[in-house]
Amino acid sequence: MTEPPVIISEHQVSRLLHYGELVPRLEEALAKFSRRDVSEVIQPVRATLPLKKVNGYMCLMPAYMGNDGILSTKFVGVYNREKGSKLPSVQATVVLLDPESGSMKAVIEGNVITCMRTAAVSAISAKLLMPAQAKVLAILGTGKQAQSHYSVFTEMFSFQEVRVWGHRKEGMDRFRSSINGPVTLCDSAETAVTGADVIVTVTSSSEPVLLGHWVKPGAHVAAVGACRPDWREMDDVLMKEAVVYVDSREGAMVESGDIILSGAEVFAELGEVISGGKPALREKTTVFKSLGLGIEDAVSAKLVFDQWKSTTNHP
Ligand SMILES: NC(=O)C1=CN([C@@H]2O[C@H](COP(=O)(O)OP(=O)(O)OC[C@H]3O[C@@H](n4cnc5c(N)ncnc54)[C@H](O)[C@@H]3O)[C@@H](O)[C@H]2O)C=CC1
Ligand SMILES: O=C(O)C1=NCCCC1
Repeated sequence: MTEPPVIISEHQVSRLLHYGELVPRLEEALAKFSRRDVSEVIQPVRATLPLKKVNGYMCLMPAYMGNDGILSTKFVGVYNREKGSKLPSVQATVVLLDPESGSMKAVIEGNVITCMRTAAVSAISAKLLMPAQAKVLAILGTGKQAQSHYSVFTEMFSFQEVRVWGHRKEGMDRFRSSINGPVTLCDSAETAVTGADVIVTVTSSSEPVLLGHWVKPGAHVAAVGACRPDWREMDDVLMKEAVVYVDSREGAMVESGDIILSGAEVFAELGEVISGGKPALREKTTVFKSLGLGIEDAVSAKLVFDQWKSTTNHP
């Protein structure tokens, strides 16, 4: 008999998921994805539904990892909230299924998974592509992703300074009180990124917030926002000068305004670098354009579910 499905809350996910276990699982999954072996991973480009009446869009992100026994789908809504709204702009749920029977194993609140797996993948990109002895990290944006990126980047690396810029002062103040550690708040994006070795862009902007002529040659940019084909976070100068890495080539060609509109060439997927098929050109200016993959949610959800099973008493 199959076990009844469980519901795992945000609070439980925060308790169960740790970067130390998540990062190696994501590295493995990205490498498998880039091999395009359908006996290992099936993950189409996600379906996106415009939610015009409520000023947002909903993505459906299925993934099947046959050899790992993982079948899942994330539903994630992205909303352009009114100023002052207390609701998060990204709302996600991950459903984990039993691949054998198709029955539901768990429904997992997905906001923490989304924040942690996205930040962890950016940190993997930095591990591979940032210059040696990187000292200064700059984060553009002050929301949920800014917080998770601050956490994993300060956990995995030893930056001498972390700078943050947000387009609203309240956002910067909220950010400062939400994190556990030092930060330099900057008055402009240009001040934040000038001389920085690693730059993370995590804004909801649809126009460039990061200009190429501000970026130090050899710096690494992890670009996380602008996940629509007509949205940008970076200008053409940066996109044309940098060596561009992506999570998925197919996804990038359908969803990334920074790549589609600049005409920039994609050099490699992160998974190809992880498996050694493509080089990590650390000495060059590099951009990792992140869009988010269903496999990242799939391995995160499996990790959460396995931890939940091992820490909870079952009847
Ligand atoms: N690549 C991926 O896997 C993922 C990407 N995202 C994207 O990352 C971005 C950040 O997501 P969250 O932190 O959850 O959102 P959030 O709403 O918590 O934070 C958004 C930040 O962008 C700032 N912002 C909004 N409009 C701006 C503008 N015109 N110029 C400059 N800053 C502006 C806000 O002040 C805030 O600091 C969004 O674009 C979201 O869609 C989110 C999840 C996964
Ligand atoms: O992968 C995700 O999750 C998301 N990607 C882009 C938009 C927000 C959610």
